[in-house]
Amino acid sequence: MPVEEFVAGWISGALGLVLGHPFDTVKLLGFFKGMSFPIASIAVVNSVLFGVYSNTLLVLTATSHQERRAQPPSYTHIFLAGCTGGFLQAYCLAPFDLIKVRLQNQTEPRAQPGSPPPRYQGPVHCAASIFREEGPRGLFRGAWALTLRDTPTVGIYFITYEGLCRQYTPEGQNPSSATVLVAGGFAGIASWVAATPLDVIKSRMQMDGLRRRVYQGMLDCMVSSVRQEGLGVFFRGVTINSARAFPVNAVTFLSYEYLLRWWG
Ligand SMILES: C[N+](C)(C)CCCC[C@H](N)C(=O)O
Repeated sequence: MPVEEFVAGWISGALGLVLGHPFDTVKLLGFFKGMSFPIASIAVVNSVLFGVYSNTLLVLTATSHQERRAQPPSYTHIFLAGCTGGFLQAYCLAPFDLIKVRLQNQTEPRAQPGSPPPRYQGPVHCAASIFREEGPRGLFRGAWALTLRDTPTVGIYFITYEGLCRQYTPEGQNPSSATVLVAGGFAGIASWVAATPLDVIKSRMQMDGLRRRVYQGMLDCMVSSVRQEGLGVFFRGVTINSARAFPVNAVTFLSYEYLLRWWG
């Protein structure tokens, strides 16, 4: 199984994330909180995303990454490979994402001397506390919503990226860096716009269970959110998600493409 894609996904995900982190935290108030943990986790997750995508395409079309410029895969294959990558990455992402959401929502001002310590003191402590208080399955709270969010939207991600690259690249050539940046940026926006409704639900499910359980499940969470806040609730954070998605995914795709070209 070709592994370059996993390694390139690893590095490019980490680079993209550095750019996106401030945006990611703005929506949850608490700039630059906990940067090292997301870097480590996104590297793993992005490596699964790109590695599984590329290897699924290899299975479906019998072409390697290098051969795909000359023999471009069909959009159906791209979509299916993207969905497969999205499904598996969501599973790896679930516990990391849960910890990120819990830590970012911990917005109490810095502890004064003598005041009780924050509930979660850091990512490892947070993971251990969830494990203790909510059981091992607690670490996967919200995982279904996350999987539903990512399976189709990663398909959209790769379709948008490939479609835009093909549009602006003469046949058989590699896309230019400008094309890769723009196509990557718009791929990020398109997939995040589509992902936002389930992103809202996913985050609510992840925060649920912290104190008293509010929702019976994903559907209940959707219905009561819409009842209380109207349909607009599904677009909470869509602007900040898109503003973050452009630079993050422009850099992710640029570094991914260049690492693979550089390795031959
Ligand atoms: C599918 N969805 C849009 C949720 C994410 C696509 C992954 C892209 C990148 N890791 C990022 O964080 O933007």
